[in-house]
Order: sequence, then structure tokens, then C-alpha cells
Amino acid sequence: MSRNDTRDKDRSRARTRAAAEGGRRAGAGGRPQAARNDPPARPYVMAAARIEQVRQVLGEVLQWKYPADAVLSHWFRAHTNAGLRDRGEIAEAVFDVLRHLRRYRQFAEIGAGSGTRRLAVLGLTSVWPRETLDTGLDEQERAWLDHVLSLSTDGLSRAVRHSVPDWLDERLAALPDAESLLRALNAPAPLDLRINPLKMERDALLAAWASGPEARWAAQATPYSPWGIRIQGRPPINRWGAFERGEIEVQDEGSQLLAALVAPRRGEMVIDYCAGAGGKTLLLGALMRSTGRLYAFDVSAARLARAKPRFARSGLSNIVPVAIAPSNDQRVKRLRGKAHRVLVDAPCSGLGTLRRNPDLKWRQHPESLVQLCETQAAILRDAAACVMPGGRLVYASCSILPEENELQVQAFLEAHPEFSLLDAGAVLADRGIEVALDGPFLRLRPDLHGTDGFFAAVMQRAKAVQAATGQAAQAPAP
Ligand SMILES: C[S@@+](CC[C@H](N)C(=O)[O-])C[C@H]1O[C@@H](n2cnc3c(N)ncnc32)[C@H](O)[C@@H]1O
Repeated sequence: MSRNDTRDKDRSRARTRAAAEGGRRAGAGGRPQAARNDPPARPYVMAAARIEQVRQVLGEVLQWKYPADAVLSHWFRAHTNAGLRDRGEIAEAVFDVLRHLRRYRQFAEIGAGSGTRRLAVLGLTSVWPRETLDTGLDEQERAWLDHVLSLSTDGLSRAVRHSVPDWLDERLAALPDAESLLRALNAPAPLDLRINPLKMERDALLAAWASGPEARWAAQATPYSPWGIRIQGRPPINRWGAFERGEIEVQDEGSQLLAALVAPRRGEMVIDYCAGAGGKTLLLGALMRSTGRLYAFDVSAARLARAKPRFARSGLSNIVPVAIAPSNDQRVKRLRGKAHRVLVDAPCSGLGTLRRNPDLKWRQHPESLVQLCETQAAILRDAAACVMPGGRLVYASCSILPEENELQVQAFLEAHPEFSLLDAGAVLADRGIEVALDGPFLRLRPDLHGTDGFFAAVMQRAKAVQAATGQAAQAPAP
């Protein structure tokens, strides 16, 4: 397994699990939200201890051996006396440091003693009021904090101000209004949920939550997805009855829209080519009303195994999980030219999810991107071969970089003239979803749409061509 696969695996796993648990963080995901305005119960004991806890976790995270989520999960497992509130505050501070690391490192260089401790103190400024934090600092540290917090960021370069590595800043500079995008990527994200349309209606659930104990999370319908609910904070979703009954799942709104682009119909054969832990598969299966056949492919049997409890909760009976080989898989070959719809939710840099995974900007590198792009192109080629004439291919990523998105699709279309691009906005409008887009792709940004950064392209295979098997082409029903 490549390093990228391992990272992606860890992120994907932590994203679903941690968000559901309302505890240990990520993508995909959720850390428990520290109650910033509530004064800590034992401020004098807590401040010094908390700074030390955050310093310890940061000491491990900043070695970049494992994703921040994984380090936090590991640390919490080893420190079982840490309660929900402790976990929330530690995670909040650590993620704040990861968001602002480049700028904070400049601040931390000023002054004496442990630089990691100073980073921990800076992270905790996002969690606690200053007077609480001061109870854990000595005179010198208080003076240092006063000084660095009074410094203006005006003269700093954009890369330092928004704390991104130079290589990423250069790439983002090519996108419209990079400043606004960077600002939004550095802000924490709300938590998006999705109803299971087979089991629940969104309005009914929102009405029930408005008058129940869930009211404190201020649940609201998401602006675009007809299945989405946005809540503020990080409740322990996996203990809620609606979650246990398979009525809700954790899923960012952008990912939900993907299912509307695939637009599977009852009785069709559909392939979710990179199904992972099954986040997209679940909604596709529900839109098919549990009919037809929905293959959930992935090269990682372990991830598919983690999807199984989700499939069971969902009540779907049309999903066929298959662990495939990275290339030349015989089961994939047998499906050539047969699927009505194929979704490629490609392994990617994840840079659109920095709100939830801020460590990715420090863990990704230009070299890892080159390898990822090669993998994406190979997957797209193999997946496309499964699409029947007249069928639909959707390529998606949670990256904001053109090389993983538009350029990837452009290269594919040049090499595969039998495929043509459909207008994603028009496909969504067919399902009653209006998203203002500036071109044929679905391009979502946190500053413009309130979602993670997300990309999708919808392509259709020409009806007239012969299937790869040489048999006469069968176009899907309109
Ligand atoms: C972005 S994740 C998918 C997330 C998943 N669709 C979900 O919604 O939870 C990308 C997935 O691609 C898988 N992958 C990597 N290389 C692959 C290949 N050659 N063929 C199929 N899947 C692959 C990874 O194991 C990973 O699970």
C-alpha cells in the first residue's frame, strides 16, 4: 500500500467515525466543539495541565508520522481519564495550531523555552478566554503572549498570513479570489448530516429535533442537498437513536450532491468504483430504492469491511462489495461495457477538506501529488471501460487543485473521444437542485458554497459505439 493510500485510509476512517462519535475528530469529520464561552470548572488546576496535554499531543502530531486524527485518537485511548470536554478542548487547540502553524511558528520563535509549549498556548487562545489561559502562564509567558498577539499580520506574505506552504500558495494563486478561499479553508467547519431517504424524511426529522433535546444543535436544512442537515457543534451522533436506526449518516453536503450527479435509477447496474467506507454508496443505493445492483469496489478490503455495518444499518440489500486489484482485475474486466452509471470518487490530496483536516497541507507534497495524479488517471481509464454505451461516468475529488480535477478530466476526454462532458449544473437542475456554477463542472468552495472544496465532472459515453466485448450496444433507457 502506498503512503498516499495509507493517509487516505486513515483520514477516511477517522472522518466518518470521529464525526459520528462527536469526539476524536476528521473529512472528513468532527472534533467535539469546545464550549468557548463557558468558563472551565477548575480553571487554576486546569490551565497548566491543559497546556501540557496540548503540548504532548502536538509533540507527536508535528512529527507528521500519522494524521492528526489518528494521533488524537491514540492519545485519548491512552488517557481514558480525559472526559468529553477535555477531549474537545485538546482537539480544538491542536487543530487551531495546525490551521495557523506557519504564522504561529514565527510567533513561537520569539521568546525562550519550549517552542511546542508556546504553540500549545497559541492554540488554546482559540479555546479559552485570555484570563483563564493566563492562570497557566508565568509572567514571562504572559508578556510574550501580549506581544505576539499585538503584532500586525499586514506585512506578512499571503502564505505566512494564511499558513500554507509556498508550493500550495503558488497553486491556489491560480484560482479566483485565493485570499477568500484560504480564509475559508482555515475556518472550522460545521457538521453536515444526511438523512437516509429510504427511512426518513428531512422535514419530519428537523421538526422532531426542533422540539427535542437536539434543539441545542440548531439543525437546519442544507442549502443545496435535499437530504442534508447542518448542525453547529459536535454532538455524539453515534449515540443518537436516528443514527443507530440508520436514519442519518455524517456526510458533507458536497458529497451528497455527487449522488444527484450520478442519478442512478431503479433496477440499474451501478458501480461505485472507489467506495471506501461506503459514504457515497449508501446514498446511491437509497436512490435506487434498494433495487438493481450496486457494486462497491475498492482496493482496500479493510475499508470495505468497515462499510459493512453502515450498509447493514441502512437497510439496503442491493450492494455488492468487491475488493479489487489496483489494475487488471478480472471481475472489473467482466463488467466492461455493462454498467449504466460509474462513479469514481478518486483518491486525492484532500486539500478541499482543510477545514476538517488542516494537517493535510503539511502532509501533502508536490511529489505525492504527481503520484496521486497518475493513480487517478489509471482509475478513471479502468472505470470508464465499465460504462455501457449511453451510460454515465462521474469523476469526483475533494481537492481544489486543477491538476487533480479539470486537467485530469480534460486529459481523459482527449484520450477517450467516445465520452462527452455534460453540464453538471443542468444535471442537478433536473433533480430540482439549483447551484450557480461558472462552467460545466461542479466546483464547490467553502467561501462560496459553505461546503468543503469539491469537484465533479459528469461524462456520457456515446450511444452509437460498440461495446468493448464486440456485442451490439445497448443504450440505457432514457
Ligand atoms: C476518496 S476515497 C473514497 C471515499 C468513499 N467514496 C466514501 O464516500 O467514503 C478514495 C478511495 O479510493 C480507493 N482506491 C485507491 N486506489 C484505487 C484503485 N486503483 N481502484 C479502486 N479504488 C481505489 C481508496 O482505497 C479509497 O478508499
